Amino acid sequence: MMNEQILSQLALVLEERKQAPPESSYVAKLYSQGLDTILKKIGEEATETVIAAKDGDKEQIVYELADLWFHSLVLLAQQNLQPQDVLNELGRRFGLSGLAEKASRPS
Ligand SMILES: N=c1c2ncn([C@@H]3O[C@H](COP(=O)(O)OP(=O)(O)OP(=O)(O)O)[C@@H](O)[C@H]3O)c2ncn1[C@@H]1O[C@H](COP(=O)(O)O)[C@@H](O)[C@H]1O
Repeated sequence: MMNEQILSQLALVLEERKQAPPESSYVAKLYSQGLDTILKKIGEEATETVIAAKDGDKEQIVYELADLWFHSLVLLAQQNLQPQDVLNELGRRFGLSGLAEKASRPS
């Protein structure tokens, strides 16, 4: 799988899993368990990422961030959003100073 296509290809698989029976697939099982379970996984994977970084374990940081990104993609799909929506937002912010962007936010 080409790296630049992985988000969109994975999003297609996650969309297909909406039709799959829960016992046939990890993603289908997550959907059937619902939003709170997906959010709990995101919280767990974020915490595991923090621990890996505090431990200074680069390999583990990448592993845990992959889990975090994956479960974030499951959340996007569950909410009928696309990875492209997040990429578009990052694109919109590109080149805009974080300080200027923060100052322009509605209070
Ligand atoms: N990229 C992933 C991926 N990354 C992580 N995981 C799963 O996410 C879970 C991570 O949770 P944990 O580390 O807490 O492990 P766990 O204790 O087994 O999890 P729980 O049972 O406690 O929820 C594991 O079950 C991993 O297998 C993933 N499962 C699926 N994918 C992709 O999604 C596609 C569809 O997967 P299925 O729906 O299973 O076919 C796959 O082909 C992959 O491309």
